[in-house]
Amino acid sequence: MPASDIGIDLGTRNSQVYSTGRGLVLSEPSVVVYDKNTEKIKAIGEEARQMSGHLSSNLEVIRPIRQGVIVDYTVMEKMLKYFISRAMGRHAFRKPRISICIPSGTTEIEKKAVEEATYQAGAREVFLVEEPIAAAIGAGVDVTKPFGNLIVDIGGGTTDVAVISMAGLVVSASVKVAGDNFDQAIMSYVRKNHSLYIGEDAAENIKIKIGTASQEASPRTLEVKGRNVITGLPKVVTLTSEEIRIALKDATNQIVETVHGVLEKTPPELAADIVDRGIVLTGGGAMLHGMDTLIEQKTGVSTLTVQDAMSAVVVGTGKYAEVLTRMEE
Ligand SMILES: Nc1ncnc2c1ncn2[C@@H]1O[C@H](COP(=O)(O)OP(=O)(O)OP(=O)(O)O)[C@@H](O)[C@H]1O
Repeated sequence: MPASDIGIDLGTRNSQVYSTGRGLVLSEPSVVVYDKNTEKIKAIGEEARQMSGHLSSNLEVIRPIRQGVIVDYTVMEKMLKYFISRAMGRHAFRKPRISICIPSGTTEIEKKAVEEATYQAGAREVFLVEEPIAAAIGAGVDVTKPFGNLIVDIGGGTTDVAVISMAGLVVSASVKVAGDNFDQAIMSYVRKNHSLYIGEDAAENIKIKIGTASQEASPRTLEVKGRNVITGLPKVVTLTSEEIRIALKDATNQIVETVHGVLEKTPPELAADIVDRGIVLTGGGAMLHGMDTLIEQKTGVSTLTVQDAMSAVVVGTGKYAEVLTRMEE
């Protein structure tokens, strides 16, 4: 029985594991709870997220990846090994080939270390995959062909924009603006304009329910509860999707400018392919309503957010080894 290939997406917000034999086998927050007294990790992933709201003083919440950069390598390594062992489980008849999609800001030394940790966790072969290539494969693009494809992956902490042809990056750029910045922008907008203090979860909820990047014909509304910044008392306000569009404007414009910058540097033959094939959006942040419309309006190139945008990177990472083998044949 052939071993399945395993793909891992180590994300700022979420980490996911995909097996070519079994599909998406793990999707958990990239969070760890650390016990300062015993100097040991207490919980990882979903269990850690659930604990994080109610911790005693000896426990600390660690997010080892921030804005696409590994900030705590030791904890990241433990989290990675835990996710791999969970994903392989009892099904590990034969050591798998493991592909890992690493954050865009990873240094060469960190790449080597991630590779080493993956071998230690039981991989037969390890491939490090660049995020836009994984996103393109996951979006169903045949990256092995000599055509230009423009991929915009909007995650939690970073947006990666790249023109891909023959499984390589031709032009690329990364900006530290993505889904989590949208939440921050909403928090500061409601504080400034409604004197309302809300938490990150509430901001994310507003973004998902009525957030938009482009103007809507009939704006939606949402009642939001929080604390009055001035009096400290509970307060309720009704927000409109148009307000949220304005709140997100700086962040969404930075993403559009990054796409513009990449298009400007794209060789003309590949630019012509992109006009024909359109721009492809992936990543959880790309699920913001109207993001594809905004990019389409500002670039003049048809743009589409793929279905299952949030799992495109991990699915593409899982299929990477097979695509590479096919290319080499
Ligand atoms: N329906 C939705 N509408 C808007 N945003 C959403 C929606 N669902 C999830 N998101 C956002 O997607 C982001 C997480 O996306 P994703 O899991 O792709 O990021 P990540 O891989 O952890 O991050 P990165 O690629 O930056 O390392 C979060 O900011 C989350 O709020």
